[in-house]
Parts: sequence; structure tokens; C-alpha cells
Amino acid sequence: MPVVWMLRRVASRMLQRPACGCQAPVLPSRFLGTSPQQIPADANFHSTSFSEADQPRVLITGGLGQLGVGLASFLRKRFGKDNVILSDIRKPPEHVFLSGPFIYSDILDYKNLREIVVNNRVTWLFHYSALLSAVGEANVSLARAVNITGLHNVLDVAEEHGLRLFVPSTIGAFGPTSPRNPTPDLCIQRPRTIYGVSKVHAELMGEYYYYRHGLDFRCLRYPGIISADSQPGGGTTDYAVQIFHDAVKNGRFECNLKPSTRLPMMYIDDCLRATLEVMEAPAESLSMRTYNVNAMSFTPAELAQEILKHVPEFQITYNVDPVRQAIADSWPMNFDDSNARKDWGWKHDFDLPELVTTMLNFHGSESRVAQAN
Ligand SMILES: NC(=O)C1=CN([C@@H]2O[C@H](COP(=O)(O)OP(=O)(O)OC[C@H]3O[C@@H](n4cnc5c(N)ncnc54)[C@H](O)[C@@H]3O)[C@@H](O)[C@H]2O)C=CC1
Ligand SMILES: CC(=O)[C@H](N)C(=O)O
Repeated sequence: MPVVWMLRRVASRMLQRPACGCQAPVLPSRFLGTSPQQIPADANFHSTSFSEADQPRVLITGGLGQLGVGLASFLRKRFGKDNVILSDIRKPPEHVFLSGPFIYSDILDYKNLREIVVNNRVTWLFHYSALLSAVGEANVSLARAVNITGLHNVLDVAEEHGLRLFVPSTIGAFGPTSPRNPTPDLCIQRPRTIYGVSKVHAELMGEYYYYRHGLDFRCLRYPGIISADSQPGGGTTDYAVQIFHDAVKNGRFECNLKPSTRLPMMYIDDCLRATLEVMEAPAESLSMRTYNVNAMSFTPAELAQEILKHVPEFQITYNVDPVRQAIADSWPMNFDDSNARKDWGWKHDFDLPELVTTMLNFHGSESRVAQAN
């Protein structure tokens, strides 16, 4: 059989594989005895180069919140700017709009979502749209629509088009009857917020679609995420983001949780890396489809103590918000993420001292720039 004809046949079979760009080719390249770069120029690849076709085409929903812009920039470094589309129902700020593809997408509009996936040949979907714990309690019907109906749309589109789907869950998927110190992956989950209920629903629905339809669903339960250059969207762990801004700007901070409230937390760089690592993990290494991931765990008093080492005049006062406090009191204090560490090698980089130094450096240099201007 002439070599060129055989290569054409293999190439055309590869192009017929399911839309998910991550799946193994029909014939592995070692079978061909040639690397992708060696495939002749006249092979039937249309106008798409091999390396472009090999990258996932990513869509991020709810991408203008605390985590989405950082995720887009992280993934663009890996997969190329044009392979990562950020979407939301809000208008993007100019620097985000100019940084790469952005598109309007309302996850409650199934047809719109499907059109975006088809027109852009999306293969990986990171589903970030949600109402978080505190805002969810303030608007239960909207939280139910976005977090539950929206998820159903995303699951259906992902299944229909063979996508690899990442949905973040949260420490908020546990409740007062769960073991809290530490909280393992598999235990009682009876959360008392609409946010938590919707996230348990997402975990179970995703796993059901995986077992029933073979959907490549992957899910991490994030702790409270701390970021320097993006604002939190109305959660219970938000204090641990705001405190750095106020410490640098005013030298004081009023905390809406009690000083002894212990919660699991993670710096955003660790969160984004964990997300990409679980998405890239070989399917056979995943013994579960939903994993706890953790980095550190602290109370407001401990965080304030660490900030004091850098800002000696820093003062913290407490004005407890009963809604947020009740939520925090029902959540894990420490997260057991041993399965993630064992199965796909999860390892965090940032503990409390590195987190505090990094956050204060960011806000310190921002405020120096503002003063200079
Ligand atoms: N930030 C954190 O500490 C944690 C976040 N997570 C999860 O990570 C994901 C991202 O979190 P954040 O960025 O912090 O959330 P966020 O609240 O900051 O952003 C959510 C985004 O969803 C968008 N959205 C709302 N309704 C929509 C709709 N109908 N269609 C499309 N988009 C819509 C909003 O405009 C917003 O930009 C969420 O699913 C959240 O539950 C989980 C644990 C911790
Ligand atoms: C931990 C979360 O899911 C979020 N930051 C919230 O506090 O609601």
C-alpha cells in the first residue's frame, strides 16, 4: 500500500473522531512510525495544521467573575490565545475584551449555547457561571435558575457534542452533618444553602452523565479562592480577599465572620493549575469524577496575625454578618484532598505565609503606582 495513501486514510479517520480534541487518535502515531510533523504537505488536512487541530478549543462560561479572566489567561498561555473563548452575560472591561476572544453567552439560552459550541468547534468547556453562597441566599429563584437549569443546558450541550466538561464544586457542597475536620471526598452531603444544594446536584448529574452517556465530566471542589486582581462575586469566603486590599489602603479591616471561623482556602494560581491538571489527567488515573482539592486552612484571626508581620499598624475589627456566619459554621474547616494527591499528583504551592506575601506585594505595588500617578 503506497505510504501517502495510507497516511491520507489515517488522517481522514482522525478527522472523523469525536469533537473532543483530547481523545487518542484512531491510530496512535507510533503505529505510523512517523511523527505528526513528518506527515506530507499534501495529506488531506484541509486548511488546519496538525498542531492547531490537536489543541483543545475552549469555552469558559461565566468568565467575567473572580476566576474566569485568570483561567482564560492561564489557558491561553498553554493552548494559544484564539483557542480560548471567554463568555458571560456582562460587558467585558476593555483590557479583557482586547486580550482574546470574548462572546456573549447566557447559559439559560440553550440554543445560543449550542450555536457557540458548534460555530467555534468547542471541545473543552469550563462552566464557571453561578450565583455564589451569599448572593444565592439573597436571590434563591435566580440561583436555582442559573445554578441548576443552566447546568442542565451545559450538560446537554456537552453530551451532544462530545465535550470534555469541567464544573467547579465547592466546600459549600457540604453541610453541618458532614464531618468538618477534615472533610473527605465521600461523606454525608446535606448543605443548607441553595448554592450548596445546586453544587451537590451538579456533582451528581455530572457523574450520572459520565456513567450513563460517557460524558467526560471532571469536577473539583474548590476551597475559598483568594485572588489579587479580581473581585469576589458574593461568597462567604470573600473576606479573605478584601482584607488585603483594606490592609494596604487603610491599615484596618472590618471582618464579617467571627475571629475563630476556620475555612479551607487556596491562592488562585494553585486553583487554576489544579483545574488544568485534572482536565489533562489521563482518564484511567481518575478513580473518581469529583475531587476535593486543598491548600491551607485558617481563621480571620490567624490571617490578621500573618498580615501584622508585614503591616505592623494593621487593625482588624469584627462586625459579624449572621447569614455568612451561619453558612461558614456549616462548612468544612479542613479539607481532605488525599485522593487528588494520590490519583493525579495534586500538590499545592501556596501556604499562608506565601499567600500573604504575594497578596500584599500585589496591593502594595498597585497603591505605589496609584500614588505616583
Ligand atoms: N471564587 C471562589 O472562591 C469559588 C468559586 N467556585 C466556583 O467557581 C466558579 C467561578 O466562581 P467565581 O468566578 O468566583 O464566580 P463569580 O460570582 O465571580 O462569577 C460568576 C459569573 O457568572 C456569570 N453569570 C451569571 N448568570 C449567568 C448566566 N445566566 N449566563 C452566563 N453567565 C452568568 C456572572 O455574570 C459572573 O460573571 C463558580 O461556579 C463557583 O461556584 C467554587 C468554590 C470557590
Ligand atoms: C467557597 C465558595 O464556594 C465561595 N467562595 C463562597 O464563599 O460562596
